[in-house]
Amino acid sequence: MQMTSRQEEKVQQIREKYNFRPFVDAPASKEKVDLLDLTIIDLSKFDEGPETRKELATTLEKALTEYGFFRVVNHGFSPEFLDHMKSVSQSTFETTDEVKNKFFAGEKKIEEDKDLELGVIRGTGFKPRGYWKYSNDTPDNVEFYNFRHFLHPDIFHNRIEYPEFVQYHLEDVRKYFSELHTEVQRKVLTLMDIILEIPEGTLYNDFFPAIENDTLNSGTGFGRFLLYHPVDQEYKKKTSSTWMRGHTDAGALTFILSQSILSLQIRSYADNQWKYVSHVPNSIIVNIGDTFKFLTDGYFKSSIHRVHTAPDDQKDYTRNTVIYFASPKLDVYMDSGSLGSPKLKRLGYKLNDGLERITVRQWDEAKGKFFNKTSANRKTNLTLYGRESVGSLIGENPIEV
Ligand SMILES: O=C(O)CCC(=O)C(=O)O
Ligand SMILES: [Fe+2]
Repeated sequence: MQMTSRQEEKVQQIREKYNFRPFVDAPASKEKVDLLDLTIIDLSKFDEGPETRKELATTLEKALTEYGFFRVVNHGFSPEFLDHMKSVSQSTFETTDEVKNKFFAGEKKIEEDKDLELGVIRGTGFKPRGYWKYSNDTPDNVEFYNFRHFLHPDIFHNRIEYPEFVQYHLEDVRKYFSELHTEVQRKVLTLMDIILEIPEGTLYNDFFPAIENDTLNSGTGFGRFLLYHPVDQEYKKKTSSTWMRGHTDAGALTFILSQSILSLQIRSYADNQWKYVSHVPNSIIVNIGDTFKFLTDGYFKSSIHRVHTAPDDQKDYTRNTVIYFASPKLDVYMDSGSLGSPKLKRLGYKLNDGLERITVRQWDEAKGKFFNKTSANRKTNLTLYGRESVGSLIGENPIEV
């Protein structure tokens, strides 16, 4: 939609008011650490034909079954647009505590959300800095803002109230998250179809379709802008340098904009060691969450990850990123029985005997109840419907910080 010059002028005014500026990446750290170079999936090859897709799928399969983490490049977003999104994310937080409290993510906003346990983790709005308490009663230093319903323009634009700066950038936000869902994710899911030996398009069309303004029959999920504030020595000591605690994601697939601060770590299944993820400018890191692990009955891994505070040579920078947490339709049963994959059958992956089948909605509600309300550190893994899950663990085995 073309803006009139009057609208453009208004956007300029709003940008000045919220200190809209180019996003500046921290220069690379010189710290010597063990870096994990994630498998790179070049999505520009996706349309080259079935043979090339098969090759991509073979590369992806290894990443999905070892770490559940990989990286996509040539995903279709220009570097300029990604920089713009980081600037939009940055200025979203340039507002008062009063506004952040007014648009608190813990409130239920609209009819479509009223039966869901959303809380600050998934509800539309802000999770304020310090909402969680880490070890030694230390307030956290990450704030975020969540978006929902970008696949449904009428709900997204007309039925949800937003802070002023966000309101003026909604169309960019909608474009980013909805294209991630319909373009980038669709390609990734198609490669997974190939891995699972089911017809190309099955996962996207049957589990994650985007049907405008029909929330129940569409894939679900939420987007998030994150801002991690610089921390001091005392904070690091008290929290064992934790910016975000170790956890697995509850959803199916998570898309994280790669950023330059040495901080995201994955706990390796091979040796239980935490490994730093490297940075590739303009790439998007993708990881598997609980839902896809369950859908494949454990063939795809959902790795525990956390965010370590910045190394000394990057300690004065804020850390910004943009994440999309994608989930299937709420009524999908989360086990391999839903997929009908000959591959999983052959390899012997199936729902554990004695476990009842559960839907995305059931899991979402059960996990949401635990992780949204409390800010206390959890000492043990959590078992819901007989399924083990990890969230918000700190300083305790098996998650050492
Ligand atoms: O900030 C990041 O890079 C990852 C954050 C994360 O794991 C999450 O929000 O679930
Ligand atoms: Fe995560």
